[in-house]
Amino acid sequence: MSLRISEIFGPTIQGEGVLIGAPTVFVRAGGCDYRCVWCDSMHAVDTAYRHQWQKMSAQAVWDEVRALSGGQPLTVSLSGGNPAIQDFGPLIALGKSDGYRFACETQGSVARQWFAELDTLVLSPKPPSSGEVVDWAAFESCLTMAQARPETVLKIVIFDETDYAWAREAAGRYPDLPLYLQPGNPDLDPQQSVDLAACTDRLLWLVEKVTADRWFAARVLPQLHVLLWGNKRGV
Ligand SMILES: C[S@@+](CC[C@H](N)C(=O)[O-])C[C@H]1O[C@@H](n2cnc3c(N)ncnc32)[C@H](O)[C@@H]1O
Ligand SMILES: Nc1nc2[nH]cc(C(=O)O)c2c(=O)[nH]1
Ligand code: SF4
Ligand SMILES: [Mg+2]
Repeated sequence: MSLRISEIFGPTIQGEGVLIGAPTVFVRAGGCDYRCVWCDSMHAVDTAYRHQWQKMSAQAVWDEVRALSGGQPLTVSLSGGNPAIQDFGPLIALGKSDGYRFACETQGSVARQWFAELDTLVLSPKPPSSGEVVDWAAFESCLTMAQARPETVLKIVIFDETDYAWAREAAGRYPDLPLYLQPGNPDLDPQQSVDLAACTDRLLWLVEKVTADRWFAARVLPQLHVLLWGNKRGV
């Protein structure tokens, strides 16, 4: 069984959420069951880019991760696209036998048995601005699959007031999950440098909302990689 891989890169630092700042190697899966209008990784979603994706065996992916990390165990970040539409179980098994850890980012639309083998599961349900509608039954199946095994966290992207209200509602259903909020980035052109002042303004807007509402369960974070490298690919 081969994997559809858009890119493998690193080591870099995890730029988002619970593992922010941690050195990591990314394995970006090709293909997604969603089409979020503001997706920053369309090259791993839109089938127009499928000629850039590679069919690779789990062993071939693992060899590349090992080479990039110099054989020194770290946390591997599975992202995409939606990694949950493929079988990453064999890759995780290979990595764990070498002492590596695994985190996975997914929207929570497809549950997989291999979620239970992860160290960190980041569930990122999509707010209204994405144009997608969350299937909460599927989302709950992801939680069931993970059970108590991996550290499971919520990460919600917020673009506007409607998203914010939606996030409060959504997070309210899962009071036991650690909660990370990140402002949405509307500047997606990888050739264009990011407007750092605008990034800061969006972050400040969100911080002010959260503190004014005394929403103390939330942790508000920027996308650190966007601050450092903009929308450059492979970092
Ligand atoms: C590219 S997605 C891939 C994994 C999975 N499909 C998902 O959405 O969780 C990785 C993370 O980037 C976030 N993201 C995507 N586009 C973004 C944008 N324009 N601004 C802020 N976060 C974004 C997603 O919400 C998700 O948390
Ligand atoms: N450094 C870095 N951190 C990230 N966190 C989530 C990313 C993603 O695109 O899934 C990402 C990414 O592409 N780069
Ligand atoms: S679910 Fe994730 S990868 Fe898929 S389109 Fe949305 S943000 Fe992009
Ligand atoms: Mg990204």
